[in-house]
Amino acid sequence: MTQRRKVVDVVAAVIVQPDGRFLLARRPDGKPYAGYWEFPGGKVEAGESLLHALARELHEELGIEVKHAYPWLVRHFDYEHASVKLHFFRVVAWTGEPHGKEGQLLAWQTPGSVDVIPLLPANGPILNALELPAILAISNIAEMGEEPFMASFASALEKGLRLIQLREKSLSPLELERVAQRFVALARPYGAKVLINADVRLAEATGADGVHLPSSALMSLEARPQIGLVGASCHSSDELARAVELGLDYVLLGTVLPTRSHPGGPALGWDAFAALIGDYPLPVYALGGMSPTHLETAWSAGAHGIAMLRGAWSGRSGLNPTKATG
Ligand SMILES: Nc1nc2c([nH]c(=O)n2[C@@H]2O[C@H](COP(=O)(O)OP(=O)(O)OP(=O)(O)O)[C@@H](O)[C@H]2O)c(=O)[nH]1
Repeated sequence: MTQRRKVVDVVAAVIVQPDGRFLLARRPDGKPYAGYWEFPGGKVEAGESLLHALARELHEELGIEVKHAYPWLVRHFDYEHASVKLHFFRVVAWTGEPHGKEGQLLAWQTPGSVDVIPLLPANGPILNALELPAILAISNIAEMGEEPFMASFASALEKGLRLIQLREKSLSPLELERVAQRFVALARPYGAKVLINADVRLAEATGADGVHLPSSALMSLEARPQIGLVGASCHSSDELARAVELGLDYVLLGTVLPTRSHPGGPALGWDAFAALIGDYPLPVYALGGMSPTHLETAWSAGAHGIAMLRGAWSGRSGLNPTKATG
């Protein structure tokens, strides 16, 4: 009989600058995986809260005081020396200038172009998640009409939008292909990513960056589609678990708030949303009734960001450039 190993709780800090750069530290000599780069942090002590452990570790290791941190991803990993449960936080405000108080080297890194090696094995998916923007917009040609929509899309790209899902259920396959090509051509110069709803073949044919799976496809697929980015819509813990099994890159979870299309429909609310993703390893976008003003609340509930349909295109709210890419 195999014995279950004790799981060690660890807090890890993704200390992020407003421009998206984040801090990595090199593990000092004498520790397992010495010389590997990691997010600053360490083991939670007995009886200590996660936030307290985070503040203590960053004070001890870097000489900074945490002012504002959001809970983010939670990931289990089995090392030969320990089985760890890593609680990642995004630290967005602190006082003091981080410096290696234990002699460890530090390096500010840019999402998508990390230039230090080797990295702790558990952290690969975390670095991928950091490349995802905080805002995912969903197309709305159905209500706006193609040209007004494309004008809004162009303006949102100017303001910082970097991730969009093409989801137009009423277009014919031919129209959809033409529109998908327009999306990719418009997004490319900004380095923005285009996801195609459900249709892997269409995503490949148009050079889009990935697919977004409806929950029905999520539950019936045997394996992750072989294409860049893959995410899925989830409404329950079973669906969230399936997205992890398939090794997806992100999920949308909703409906969080009542929406215009389902005003009296069932909505999770923020507490149930936070409870569902409390121990979740993938980046989660809150969906349903979202506008940019909800970003802060979503982050506090453990989300990576928000996904918006109408909210992304209403001229008045607009997309905040600093937050859209953050
Ligand atoms: N700090 C940190 N630990 C990580 C990360 N990723 C990851 O797998 N870990 C693992 O989590 C555990 C953290 O332990 P640690 O040795 O840093 O803890 P600590 O600072 O309390 O040190 P100690 O051993 O002196 O008590 C290690 O097994 C480490 O490999 C990460 O990004 N940051």
